[in-house]
Amino acid sequence: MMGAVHEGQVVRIGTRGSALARWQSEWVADRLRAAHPGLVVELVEIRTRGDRDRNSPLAQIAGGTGLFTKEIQRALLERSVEIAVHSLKDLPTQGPDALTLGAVPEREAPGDALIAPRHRTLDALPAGASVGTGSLRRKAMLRHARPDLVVVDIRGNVETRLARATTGELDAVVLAESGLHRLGLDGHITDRLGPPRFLPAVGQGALGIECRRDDDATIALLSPLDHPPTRRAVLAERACLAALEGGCMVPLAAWGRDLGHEGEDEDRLALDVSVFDPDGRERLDCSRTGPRSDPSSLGLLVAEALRSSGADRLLHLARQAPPPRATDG
Ligand SMILES: NCc1[nH]cc(CCC(=O)O)c1CC(=O)O
Repeated sequence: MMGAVHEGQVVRIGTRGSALARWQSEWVADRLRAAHPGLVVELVEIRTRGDRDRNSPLAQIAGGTGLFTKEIQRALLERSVEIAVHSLKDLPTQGPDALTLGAVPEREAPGDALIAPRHRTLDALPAGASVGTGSLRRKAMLRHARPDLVVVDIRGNVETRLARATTGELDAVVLAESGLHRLGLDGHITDRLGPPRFLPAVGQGALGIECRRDDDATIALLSPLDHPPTRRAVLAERACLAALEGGCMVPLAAWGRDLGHEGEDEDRLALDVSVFDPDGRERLDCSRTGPRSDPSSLGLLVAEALRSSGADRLLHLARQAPPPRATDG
């Protein structure tokens, strides 16, 4: 039973100020209003260190992970907002105990997109072509597929990174398809680097909506926004990442999906994970399925299998490599 909302009841969403973050928070606000007529949903903008410091390498500020999420989590804990909307990809696997994922809405296109105005596809890029990305995973993946390309480190919000390709300054950039889609910029996409050939980042394409664990009223408000097949898939991905002590600093790619939801196998969940060395010379892959009732165990199973085939060594190399630059939504 859903708790009744009284007319004029207010709930506040803490959001970052980037166009993507605001779009995502507005989307959640609209869904909440639709699910609960009479509910007043307010957006509260919060500036994070990732927004303020646009030039330092990611690892040098805020200890790396959680750059874009910590201050919004603090606002939740301080009770200045009730809800935080994150790109799940940016949300560290280890968070404050007092917070919980109140809802994981249905995921959109999980993959990466290539924007290459002149050459169009990855395969058509000539040797020596410049491709911009700020992510270790994308860099390793590109190097692995095309060692003859020049990968250029870029950062900034989606619009800034997109411009590096549309102005012709770089031959191409790689961005998340979901972020481009949300901003109405998917017309720039010239090639899709999605599964099964290329795996996304853990949680890519999904939102993670946080609230306080003891806030039963907000948990009840969020429950209609939850999409259990997406939640199961991303929980498996995140369990694997956590078990490999990953964070956003390592070249790890994952793709979880609920096979029942895709009409294949009633009660199974599938998880594919790849780990690269920072230069993309080596790559380890693992694919397993498990019961949909236990996403975490599937994540752990895949992590253990990767460990026994040498993932630790690759991840160790990545941690010693020069830090990537933060890229934000
Ligand atoms: N770290 C930046 C970030 N965080 C989430 C998205 C895209 C949206 C998503 O993954 O759901 C992006 C931009 C990008 O990677 O191109």
